Amino acid sequence: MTTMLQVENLSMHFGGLKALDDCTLSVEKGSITALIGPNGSGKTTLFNVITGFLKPTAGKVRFEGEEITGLPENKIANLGLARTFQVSSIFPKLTVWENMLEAYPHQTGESLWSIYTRAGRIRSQEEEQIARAYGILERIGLAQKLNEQAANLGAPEARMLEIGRQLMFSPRMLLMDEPSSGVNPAMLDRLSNMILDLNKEGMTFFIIGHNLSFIMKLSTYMHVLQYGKLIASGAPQSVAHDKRVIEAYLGVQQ
Ligand SMILES: Nc1ncnc2c1ncn2[C@@H]1O[C@H](COP(=O)(O)OP(=O)(O)OP(=O)(O)O)[C@@H](O)[C@H]1O
Repeated sequence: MTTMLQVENLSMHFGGLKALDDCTLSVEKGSITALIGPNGSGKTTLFNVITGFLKPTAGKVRFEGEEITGLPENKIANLGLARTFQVSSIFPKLTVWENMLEAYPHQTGESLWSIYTRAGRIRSQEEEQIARAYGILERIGLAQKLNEQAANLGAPEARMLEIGRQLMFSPRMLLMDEPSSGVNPAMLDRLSNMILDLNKEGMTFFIIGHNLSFIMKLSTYMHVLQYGKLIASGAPQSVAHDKRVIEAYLGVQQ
């Protein structure tokens, strides 16, 4: 197995609060790895540090062997590490189609001249993006709603659009923060199947899951946080029987 994401001795303190406390864990290439833990255990904070939304107090993050600690979010996304949010980041006033194209990973710092001289190449890139956006909309079941304003979508459709926008980056790894929240049972099946299909096509997943039955079925490996510390890692079945994990979820003091 090859390690794709490596988190080394990561700590994130907010004043006196240790939201992450010396966490070391990894995500293997080709896996669907889950991140679980009681409320406030540091899951979203870990994603925020990995994806560059927060600079850690201490520790390192490596993606495909390269250190990415503290890099800007867009640079990390362009390296192939994308992320969906617990609260959707879609633009409610834009249409479904506009939301997809808005997610196109732009190159920054280019001069007008270099854009002008590469006009042909840019046009063909745009055509590629349009084809990709349409393919993704079919996959997430929104191809019939291209012109719908995102504000009019139901919660499950908005969740799918959020995921679709991140797929525009063609990530090799996708971090999903609670993808099943607000998703009805029919959409939950569609979501699971889509994750499994994308995984078969080579995409690695790191998923925060509150819905334990959903995440137990989907994941091939799990990490468990409590009070910012990693308390267990392993196959879903062994983690489910781990005494420390059961105690953490039942709120029993160790
Ligand atoms: N920007 C911040 N400033 C101060 N405290 C924060 C900040 N972000 C998170 N925290 C605190 O850090 C701790 C971990 O929060 P985090 O959101 O990472 O947990 P979580 O496991 O994702 O929780 P949930 O399951 O409820 O989403 C919490 O006590 C939270 O209040």
